Amino acid sequence: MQLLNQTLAAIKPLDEEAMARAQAHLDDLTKPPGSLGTLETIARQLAGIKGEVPRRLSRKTHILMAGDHGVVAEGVSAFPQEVTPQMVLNFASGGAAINVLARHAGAELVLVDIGVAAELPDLPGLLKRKVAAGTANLARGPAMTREQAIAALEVGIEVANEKIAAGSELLGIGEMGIGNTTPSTAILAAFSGLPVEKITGRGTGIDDQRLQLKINAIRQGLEVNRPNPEDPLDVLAKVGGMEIAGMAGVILAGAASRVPVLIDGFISGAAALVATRLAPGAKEYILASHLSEEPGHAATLELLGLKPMLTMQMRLGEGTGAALGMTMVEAAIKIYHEMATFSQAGVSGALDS
Ligand SMILES: Cc1cc2ncn([C@H]3O[C@H](COP(=O)(O)O)[C@@H](O)[C@H]3O)c2cc1C
Ligand SMILES: O=C(O)c1cccnc1
Repeated sequence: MQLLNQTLAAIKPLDEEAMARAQAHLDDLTKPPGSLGTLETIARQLAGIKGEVPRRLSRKTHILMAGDHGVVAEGVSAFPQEVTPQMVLNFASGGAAINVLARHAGAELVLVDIGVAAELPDLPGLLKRKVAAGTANLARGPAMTREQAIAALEVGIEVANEKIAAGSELLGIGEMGIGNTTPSTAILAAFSGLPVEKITGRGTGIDDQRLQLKINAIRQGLEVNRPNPEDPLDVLAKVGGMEIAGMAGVILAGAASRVPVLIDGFISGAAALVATRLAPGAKEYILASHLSEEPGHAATLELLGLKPMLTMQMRLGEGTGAALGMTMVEAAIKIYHEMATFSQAGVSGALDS
C-alpha cells in the first residue's frame, strides 16, 4: 500500500508552458496549422510530459501481463484456460503477434506472470511475480481480496519502475488471460452504469449461447459483489483481474515518473479506468493507441476522455495496438524535429483574413 500511495502522490500535472512552446513550433512548420492532427497532439503531449519533445526515444518497453480468471467456469470464453500459459510460452519463443509488432516497433518485450493458473518454467524475458494462481469466479463472489488487488497494482508499479530506471522512455501495456474481457466489461459497467448487454462483446469469438452466459455472469457478478464505483480498489478487487491491476500499476508508475504509457484495447482500457479513478491526473500520461472492435471499448475511451490514434479493426489484445502506437509516437517526434519551418523553407504563411 505504501508504494501505491507514494506513486499516486507523485503524479503531477503536465507542463503547460512546454506545451504552448511545442504548439507554437508546430504552427510554424510548413503545413496549414493543425493539419497533422493526432501527430501534432502526440508531440504536444510529449512536450507536456517531458518538458520538451525528445529528439529520440532511447529505449521503449512493452510490458505484457498474464493472468487467469475463475469466471471461465461460467463458459464465457471461446478458448480453454490452458491457452493462457501456452501463449506465455509462445511469447517467450517469439512467435506471437505481439512479438512481431514489438520487434517492428523496436521495443523490448517484458513478460510478467502476475496470476497465471499454471506453474510456468523459467523462460527468457519472463518475470515471475504471481500474486495468486488465477482469480476466484467473480460471478459467485469477489475475484480477489483487496490485498491481492493492491499487491497486483504494486507488481505493475515495480516492474515499470525497474524498466524506467533502466532507461525506458516509452511504455506500452498489454495482456494475456483467457476470459479477461469478462472482468473488463464488469469494470466498465461498474464505473459507467451502462447496461451490460450493450457493452458485452464476443472477445475471442464466442457464439450467441456463450454471449448470453457471459452477460449473465457479468450481471450476476455485479449483483453478488455490489462493487462501489466511488472506491476503485473495491471495483478492481471484486470484479477485476490481476493482469488488469498490473497494467493499471504500470500506468500509475509511468505517470509518477513522467513517462508516457500507450494503452491497447478493451482490457488495457479497463486498467486505464481503474488507474484514472485512483489518480485522475494519470490520464494526461496515457496515449490511446487504437480503437478495438470490442463494443465496450469506444465507451471506455469516451469515459477516459481519450481519442485513439488508429482504427484497424483489431481485437486481439497482448498490446498489439500499443506496439503499433509506438511507431506513431516516433513519427510524431520526427515530424516535430525534422520538418522545416516557413522561414527556413522560404514558404509564405497564411493570408490575413
Ligand atoms: C490464441 C489466443 C491468443 C490471444 N492473445 C490475446 N488474446 C485475447 O483473448 C483473451 C480475451 O478474450 P476472452 O475474454 O473471450 O477469453 C485474452 O487473453 C486476450 O488477450 C488471445 C486469445 C487466444 C485464444
Ligand atoms: O480489445 C482487446 O484488446 C481485445 C478484444 C477481444 C479479445 N481480446 C482483446
